Amino acid sequence: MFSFTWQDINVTVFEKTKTFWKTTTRNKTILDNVSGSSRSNSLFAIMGSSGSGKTTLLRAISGRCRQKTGLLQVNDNFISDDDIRDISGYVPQQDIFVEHLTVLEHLEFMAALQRKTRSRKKHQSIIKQLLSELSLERQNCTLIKNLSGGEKRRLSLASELISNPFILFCDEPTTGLDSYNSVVVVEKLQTIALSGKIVIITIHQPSSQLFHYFNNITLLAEGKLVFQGTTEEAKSFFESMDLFYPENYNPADFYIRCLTGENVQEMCKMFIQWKTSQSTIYCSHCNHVDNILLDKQNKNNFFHELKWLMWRNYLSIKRNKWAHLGTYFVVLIELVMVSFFYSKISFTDRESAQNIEGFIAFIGSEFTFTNMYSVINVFPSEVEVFIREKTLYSSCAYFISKILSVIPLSLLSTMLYMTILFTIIKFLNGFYLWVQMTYLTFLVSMAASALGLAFSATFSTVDHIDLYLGPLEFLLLLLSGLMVKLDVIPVALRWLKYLSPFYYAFDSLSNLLWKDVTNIGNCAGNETIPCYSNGTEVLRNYGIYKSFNTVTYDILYLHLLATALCLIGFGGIVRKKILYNI
Ligand SMILES: Nc1ncnc2c1ncn2[C@@H]1O[C@H](COP(=O)(O)OP(=O)(O)OP(=O)(O)O)[C@@H](O)[C@H]1O
Repeated sequence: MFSFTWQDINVTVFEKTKTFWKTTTRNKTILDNVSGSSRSNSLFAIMGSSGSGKTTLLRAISGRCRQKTGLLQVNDNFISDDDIRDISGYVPQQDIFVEHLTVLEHLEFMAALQRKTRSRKKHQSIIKQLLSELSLERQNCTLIKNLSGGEKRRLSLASELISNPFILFCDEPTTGLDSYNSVVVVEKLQTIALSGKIVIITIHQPSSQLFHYFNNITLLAEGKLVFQGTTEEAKSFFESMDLFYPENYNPADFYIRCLTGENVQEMCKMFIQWKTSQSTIYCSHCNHVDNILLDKQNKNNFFHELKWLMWRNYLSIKRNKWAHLGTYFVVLIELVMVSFFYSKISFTDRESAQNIEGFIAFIGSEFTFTNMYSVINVFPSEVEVFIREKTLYSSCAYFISKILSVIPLSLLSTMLYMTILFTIIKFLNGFYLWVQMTYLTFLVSMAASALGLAFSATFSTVDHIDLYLGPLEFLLLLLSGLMVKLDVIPVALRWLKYLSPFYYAFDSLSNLLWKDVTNIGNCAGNETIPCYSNGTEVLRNYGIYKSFNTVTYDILYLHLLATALCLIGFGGIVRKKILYNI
């Protein structure tokens, strides 16, 4: 036996009203001194009309509401929000999943990160039992995106039950379910409660049939506590105010109807008087409680989390492959077509110098744009899942899993693109040059991906990312040395080029291709074409000749740039976690 008590829970939010010239802030009280308690083996329902504060109370007492004040207690011990999160499960009102997984895969992922045991066999037997108890066996191989609303609801419940928590909080577990499935779910919740747990749910308007499953109810109106006690006590409390529900009437409907109107304040006062006259309710210490030790959920190690997150990313990419490969495929076709324009160019032809620079500019910008834009939706598309699962794995494991998922596709596509270019274009030949160019363009791709990921992790929507990334990418392109010679930029701003993946692409590829060209051919003849006798002169003309170590420095700076951008992205993820620590 154990008890869970919440005392004087207040939730106040600041609401901002913005006019053109003024921002006014006002406090809005959502919960006003709500207290209550529950004991193991009980199914506890928080009821009230829409907007009465049920979800807010559930989030506050489950340690998921930053704005909460008040105390939480398990048995005689006060506990923090972190502690209550560690010993409980929370099923939110919305069903949030990575939708490209099957039911079984999703539950395997949850079991791997929530169960103490690492035995896959044990996980499978727990999953099998849960699927059968929640009537989901036939859907075990169905993709989550294809499940019905009710099936998703039951899957949300199964996801939390896997960890076998001491206390289970469920926000509107029967929403979207038909009457049969509502009974299935509530019966399951009752069974869990009777196995020595506390189950606390919010429910809007339970049918009479469901109402009789609840041992304890809390009635809220306008954020205030109007009643807490057993269903029999509720009847006697309302009757003490001459409020009798008609025969064959749903008690829940009756109570909620009574809670609307001006009589809420009055009822709250009546409840305080009534509860002092009752000795058996509203007391967490009246009956004996075992001094049990509530084990906290297992904290996984980083590599275990990373492995499972990578597994899920892999499945998600595999199932959604055309959306992921689409951009790369379009670029592939484009590269094949464009390569033919450059196929006849050679280093020994002075007319080709400009064309070769044009080719380098094309490659540099194509690789940068493709990789930058292919990742911008990575975090916005999953932000809700990340927030929902924020206690399941660390932000670091999550962020690194996303970076590692980008690398193989980026590397493979770079190798493929380079092979195509080397096959079609005459001036590109030799395996060593292929390796060098592949490595450089891969590094440029990774720096561009890191820039995309930094934006993706910092902003919440793709619209916001487009709004800020668009102007920045033009600035970075301007600093590449392609559009304007970098020596004409004010000295104080020249360092900005080191932030541009375009600059590294142009600088390193130009240096790589031209540095060993010693003889471009004879200058006699056409006077309109600039005369270069060797590669160094070409590089000088473009203002990018520095030394023979240029490529090595570019490689070093590209690593630093990619690392710095990843750190910014990681900061964005941590900020989201703090911001949504609700
Ligand atoms: N962050 C917030 N800022 C302003 N008002 C808020 C905020 N969060 C909740 N509210 C308000 O607090 C009240 C209670 O919200 P809550 O979601 O707890 O209601 P509820 O009883 O669960 O409603 P429902 O049954 O419709 O889900 C609502 O009026 C809601 O608009």
